[in-house]
Amino acid sequence: MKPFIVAIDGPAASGKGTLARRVAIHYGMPHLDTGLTYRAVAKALLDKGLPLDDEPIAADEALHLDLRTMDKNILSAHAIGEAASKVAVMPAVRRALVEAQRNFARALPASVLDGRDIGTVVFPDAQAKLYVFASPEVRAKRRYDEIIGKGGAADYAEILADLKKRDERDTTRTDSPLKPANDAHLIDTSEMSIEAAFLAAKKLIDHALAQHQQGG
Ligand SMILES: Nc1ncnc2c1ncn2[C@@H]1O[C@H](COP(=O)(O)OP(=O)(O)OP(=O)(O)O)[C@@H](O)[C@H]1O
Ligand SMILES: Nc1ccn([C@@H]2O[C@H](COP(=O)(O)O)[C@@H](O)[C@H]2O)c(=O)n1
Repeated sequence: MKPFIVAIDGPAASGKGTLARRVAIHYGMPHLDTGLTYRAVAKALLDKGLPLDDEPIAADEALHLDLRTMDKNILSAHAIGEAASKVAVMPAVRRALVEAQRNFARALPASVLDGRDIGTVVFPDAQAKLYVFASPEVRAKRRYDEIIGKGGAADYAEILADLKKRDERDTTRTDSPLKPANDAHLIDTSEMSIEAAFLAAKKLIDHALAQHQQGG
């Protein structure tokens, strides 16, 4: 039987990672946060003092990435997210990381992947596709609260400006721009609790799983 894939895409701080983790726990499916793969490549380049825009050098890092070594706590730094979106515009980097992401999911009966291009490029035939979004202001406030909640320092206006810049880079790049797949279910979380977003996703995934189990 083909692997069952839940593809969750959306812009930065829309809540897709939170939703993906909740879905993964509920269904007992392994989860891959594909943003971490781009972040890991960016961090490796930064650590080595290498440029972020040299495609062969960045692709070499991507080809040697071991998904098991990615540490979310280290990679979640704001500056690494910015660097990741620069690295993510290069097709050779994307090719290497998409291959690693596909290998992760193909080795499993079912999994949840979240990112920017899962439903459009990585698994265009995923059985359940969700596109999670919220207004930039809501997303910036959530990120601000998250940083403050962890005891860090944050500037709301700066976060909002960076988020808009990242949206622009992610939606306008030539290779695999961020956009909902034509057959994705849209979930606007601007005024939705985490639990309500999960319940909306669960309804869609339950339906897709039932069809999958009937061989459809
Ligand atoms: N529906 C929601 N209502 C309120 N807060 C939410 C909701 N969903 C997520 N959050 C909070 O918003 C913040 C951003 O969520 P999350 O990290 O899941 O976003 P993301 O889309 O995965 O971001 P990134 O692309 O940067 O990894 C987190 O602090 C999370 O707890
Ligand atoms: N499938 C993906 C996932 C991520 N990116 C790029 O990485 C940046 C960081 O992602 P986060 O989800 O961890 O915030 C993001 O801004 C994208 O540029 C991607 O291209 N494709």
